[in-house]
Amino acid sequence: MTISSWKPQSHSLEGRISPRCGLTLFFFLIRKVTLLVVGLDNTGKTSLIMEIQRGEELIVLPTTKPNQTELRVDRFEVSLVDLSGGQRLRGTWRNHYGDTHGIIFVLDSSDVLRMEEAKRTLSHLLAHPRISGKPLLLLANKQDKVDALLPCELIECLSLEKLVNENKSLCRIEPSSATKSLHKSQSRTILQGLRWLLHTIAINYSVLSARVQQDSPDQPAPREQEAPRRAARAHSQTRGERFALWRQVHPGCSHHMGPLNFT
Ligand SMILES: Nc1nc2c(ncn2[C@@H]2O[C@H](COP(=O)(O)OP(=O)(O)OP(=O)(O)O)[C@@H](O)[C@H]2O)c(=O)[nH]1
Ligand SMILES: [Mg+2]
Repeated sequence: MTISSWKPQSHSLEGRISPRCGLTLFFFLIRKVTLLVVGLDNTGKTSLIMEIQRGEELIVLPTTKPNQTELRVDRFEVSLVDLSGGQRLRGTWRNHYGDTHGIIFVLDSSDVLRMEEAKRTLSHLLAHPRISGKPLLLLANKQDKVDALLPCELIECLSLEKLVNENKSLCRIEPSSATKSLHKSQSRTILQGLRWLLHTIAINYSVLSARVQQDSPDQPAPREQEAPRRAARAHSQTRGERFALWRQVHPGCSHHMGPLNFT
């Protein structure tokens, strides 16, 4: 994204940018980002959001909406939308797809018996035209349990690489635990993951915001067949350009994935 094509999103600073200070303000403008927190029931979504709120490096803002948490993280104003994972309630997730810039998918790493269900749910989610191409943070939760699978084992279990490549979603997986006995370094991985997601969204902010505007809830849901076209639109920059930007925000990280074979 170039400065010239970028438009300020902050309500407070919009219209105040002059060419002389534009570059400076670029680094300070607040961007509004909505993130859906989804996953099967009982995986720890609500517990993780509570854990995130306890973090010292962010500010919790007042909110009026139920199941929604407002945070200030770096230069982002983040709305975390906590959706219940019960089978009957999963059908209502799609009402929120259009509003979101990215996804946090929470896994119970110790629940091996439900891994196939989690894989199906994630696959279905990523293939939705209003989600396809949006970045994904996977939290491999309940790492405090002795039988918890490691992130690298989950990548294999869920055929994650194939899944994110098919849907052109950038993805990162982080280990987490939402229990009180949590070690500080593990709490840091949650924030690290959140920061990766926000910075990945920032790289493609104008495209993602345009999608969010277009997919407002009163627009009719697009047909599933439109997914590839929308994903292609979300990736209007060349693969080489996106890869260069992508490498800038997470150098040397081993747990992130994205469309491979950038040329
Ligand atoms: N051991 C352990 N237990 C956890 C962890 N995170 C959550 N739990 C427990 O798992 C149970 C479910 O947690 P919730 O946060 O309610 O799960 P949820 O994903 O919000 O569930 P739904 O809202 O029903 O979709 C609770 O008993 C939590 O205490 C974790 O990291 N480790
Ligand atoms: Mg919950």
